[in-house]
Amino acid sequence: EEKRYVSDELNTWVRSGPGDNYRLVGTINAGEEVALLQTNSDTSYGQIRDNSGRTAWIPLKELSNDPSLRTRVPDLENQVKTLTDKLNNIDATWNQRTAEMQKKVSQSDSVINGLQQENQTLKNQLIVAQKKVNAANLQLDDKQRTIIMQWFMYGGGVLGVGLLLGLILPHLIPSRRRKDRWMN
Ligand SMILES: Cc1cc(=O)oc2cc(OS(=O)(=O)O)ccc12
Repeated sequence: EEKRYVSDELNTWVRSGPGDNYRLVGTINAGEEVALLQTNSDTSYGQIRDNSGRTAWIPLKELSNDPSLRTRVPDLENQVKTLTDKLNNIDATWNQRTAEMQKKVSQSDSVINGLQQENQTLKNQLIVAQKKVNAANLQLDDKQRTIIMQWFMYGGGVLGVGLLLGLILPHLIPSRRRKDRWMN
């Protein structure tokens, strides 16, 4: 056998007055929009007006505050379609942005690696340069000490020669004038 489904195209009878005893004047389709004009609380009937402007009475339990699923489903289907489109769009955008970000990150990574290597190289060069400066300073100190020593010895030599000339030579070369002065 084949499967079939009971149609949800249901109809409701409408009557000429607010009660089960008033005559049936027609049928109205499930889901159709009507205006509720007044209600009879004794019989729980409501007076309605359809889109053609005709008025009749219907049991209040046949009326719903919400549109029927038959009219809501197309709206819901449209919403699902719109949301699906948006979601696909967002997904594509997301994938694109993620790819861009990954690309940028990898680019930054290589830049960072380059900078780190350069930094290490510069540090090594700095260490070498500092050692060279220290060695040069030490050599300079040594040279200065040597120069000072040389001047000191030179000065000592000058002093010695001066002493020789001043103290010893007068004794080796006697002068009469000096003796004359001594006697005076
Ligand atoms: C289907 C339907 C809906 C409604 O709200 O009022 C009616 C009133 C009718 O009687 S008439 O006004 O005498 O034609 C017949 C049919 C309807």
